[in-house]
Amino acid sequence: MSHDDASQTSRIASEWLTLAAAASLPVQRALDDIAARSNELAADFYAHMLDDAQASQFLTNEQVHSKLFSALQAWLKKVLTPPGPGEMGEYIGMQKRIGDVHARINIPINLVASGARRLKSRIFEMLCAAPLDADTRTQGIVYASHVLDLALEVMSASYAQSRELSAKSDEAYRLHSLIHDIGTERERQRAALLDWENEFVYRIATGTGLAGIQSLTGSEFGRWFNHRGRPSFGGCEDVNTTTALINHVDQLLSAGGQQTNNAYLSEILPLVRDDIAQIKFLLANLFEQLCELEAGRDSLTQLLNRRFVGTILSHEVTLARQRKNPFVIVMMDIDHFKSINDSYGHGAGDDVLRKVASVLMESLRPIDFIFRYGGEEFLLVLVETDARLALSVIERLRARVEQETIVFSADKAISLTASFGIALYDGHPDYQRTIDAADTALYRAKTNGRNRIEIAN
Ligand SMILES: Nc1nc2c(ncn2[C@@H]2O[C@H](COP(=O)(O)OP(=O)(O)OP(=O)(O)O)[C@@H](O)[C@H]2O)c(=O)[nH]1
Repeated sequence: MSHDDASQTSRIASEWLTLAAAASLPVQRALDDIAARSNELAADFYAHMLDDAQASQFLTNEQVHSKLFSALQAWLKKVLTPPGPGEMGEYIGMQKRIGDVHARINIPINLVASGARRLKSRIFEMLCAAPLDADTRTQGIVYASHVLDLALEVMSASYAQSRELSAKSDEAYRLHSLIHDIGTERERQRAALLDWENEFVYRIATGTGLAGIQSLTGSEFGRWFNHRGRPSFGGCEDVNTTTALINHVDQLLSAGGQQTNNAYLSEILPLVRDDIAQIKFLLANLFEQLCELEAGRDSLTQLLNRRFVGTILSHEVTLARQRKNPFVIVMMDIDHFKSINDSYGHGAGDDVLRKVASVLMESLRPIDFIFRYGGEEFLLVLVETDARLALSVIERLRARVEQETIVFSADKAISLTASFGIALYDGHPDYQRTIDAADTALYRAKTNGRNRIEIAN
């Protein structure tokens, strides 16, 4: 969490607690009565949102209805009940999680605001109709209005953050093609930066001075960095620092541009060299990250990188919902992998991972997706596949892994098994639910003895 996020969260938490502390007993009772009618509020919310063509796309699914209906009631109960000081973390956490879910399912933020407005106006009506004195009613309305706004503020911040992250990932996926050959480009830019540095040092060493020297921004490297590097590397911290360092070098140069004064030049020489050394270091990091992104592949196994799970699954969810084509998520984990590392060394462990990756690539269809999800964990997306087909494909895969023996030398061979959890996409727009279901099934496969497949309920 960034410093800004943390301070925003603590501001909201303290506002919320101040409101809660000021809520009198009669106000709390009035809010309890409303919370007890959360069922009615949720029903009204649905009726209202289903009337909206844009909103109804997100709500018509049966899964959404049954899950969201109860989740909405639980949420209303929570926000209408004033929190105690120790509960604020849980209150805020709930709003953040909801914001993340909204981001994953790509629900437009205006729909969330519209739903909240509807809930608010129904709560106000209920409070107006309740047998309350004027003061309690007013305070109740003020309390409900403020807490709903606070909850929405936390949700929106999380939403924006999650959307920004996934947009960056999508963008990186698209833009890494801007640099066609990462290895060659890395060498070329390293050399261009070095050329500029050599020219700078040469001028100082020979007493030529800096008049007429190309600024670092205007140099071959600087121009490449601005036009190609920045969009390809994405808007990360390392890019901002590199930009600041380039500007700093140019400021030092322009201050001393006309000087042949040795004292000034020898003063800036170590500063510029220091900046350039930092730029080289950052550039190496940025290229390293780009290499990992290359074709979105994990460098050890050449499987898809985990960071693109969201990009791919959002797309598959849309396809599955449009065409009513199911897909299946499988979580696979190599059994007792730690003992392979411990007994034969990390290098042998890496060989096993590469072997398993090639078995996966041979066993699944080219349209399926295979991600390296964790150290020895893989996430498979079997597209246009129902539970029955998935079970037979994965049973074949399980048997194939079991037959694999990895021979290192005459007296060193490893036999392998893996465990699997299968979950059929259930139509809910949040793909994370299906990943979690497959993960739970995998956990069951592990506790039930390993080298087996479990299907999510
Ligand atoms: N060689 C190698 N090992 C890795 C890599 N990534 C993670 N690991 C190791 O994988 C091991 C995973 O161990 P555990 O999570 O205990 O799982 P396990 O031994 O497979 O046991 P179960 O999953 O319960 O059957 C850890 O020791 C990690 O250090 C990698 O890239 N290469």
